[in-house]
Amino acid sequence: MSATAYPFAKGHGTENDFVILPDADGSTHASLTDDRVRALTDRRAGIGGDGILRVVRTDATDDPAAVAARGAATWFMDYRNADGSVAEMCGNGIRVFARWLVDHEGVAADAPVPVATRAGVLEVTVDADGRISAEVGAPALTAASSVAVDGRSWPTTGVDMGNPHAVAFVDDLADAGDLLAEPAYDHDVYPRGVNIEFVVRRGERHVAMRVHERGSGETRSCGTGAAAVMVAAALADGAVPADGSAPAEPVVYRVDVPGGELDLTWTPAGTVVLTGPAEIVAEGSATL
Ligand SMILES: N[C@@H](CCC[C@H](N)C(=O)O)C(=O)O
Repeated sequence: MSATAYPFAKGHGTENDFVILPDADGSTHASLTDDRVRALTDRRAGIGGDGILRVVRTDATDDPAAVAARGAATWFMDYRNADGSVAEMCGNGIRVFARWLVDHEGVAADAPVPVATRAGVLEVTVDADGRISAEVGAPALTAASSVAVDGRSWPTTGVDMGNPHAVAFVDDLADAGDLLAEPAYDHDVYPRGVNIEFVVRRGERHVAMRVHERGSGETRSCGTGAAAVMVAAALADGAVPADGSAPAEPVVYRVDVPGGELDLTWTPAGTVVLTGPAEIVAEGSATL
């Protein structure tokens, strides 16, 4: 562990919370070990968070996703789950990341901000009402499967949003139990692990969900998870083409999460846009 102090911030989007590590020139966290990620995200001995957002310029890291994005994006979101694992994308994280860029890195808020991620370059926009909208990419339907909790199982819709999701419709969100343990899933279908969403209907184009995130456990919100849920619900409702291709007109759903509410729009361009609040709540220095 390092004894040299380095800056950090804390932020969240609908209570999906992150430790932000500013590292513009890539010199402070060039080797961000799993141990340091776990120490920083620890809710008792550390700062606490569902994940880490390392803020680094694309020309200051040799991560292949950042290298590929040079020329298209200045900033790379180096995302880590709380257990230290690397994830392709984080929908709430990229919105908090953009909040940080606009508030602290001099990035203009009057135009979409391209952000490099391991799922490609995605645009983030600060809306007039202060919420932040992020492209979370085009969904890809994956194999149908099932998940189980405490001996009960449910069929799942597989949706890849850059990262893998399995969406289960349940009668009651309490059916998922305490979600302290990872639900059982088919490891042959999801060899890289999977984020698992449990969904109930609340009204027309309105659903509510809980999520067990790969690498973080149950969280209060998951932006890519909300997108996957919206895709599964829109397909089940016949609101979009059955093959999962883009709708002719924008299709909008509200997705309630334990930490708030998110709006999801599946656009005719094929991408899903995630809209909600994103805040920076603390800044300081750490030695973890
Ligand atoms: N909370 C995030 C997703 C973070 C990554 C996920 N746990 C994974 O491993 O794929 C979101 O808001 O999308």
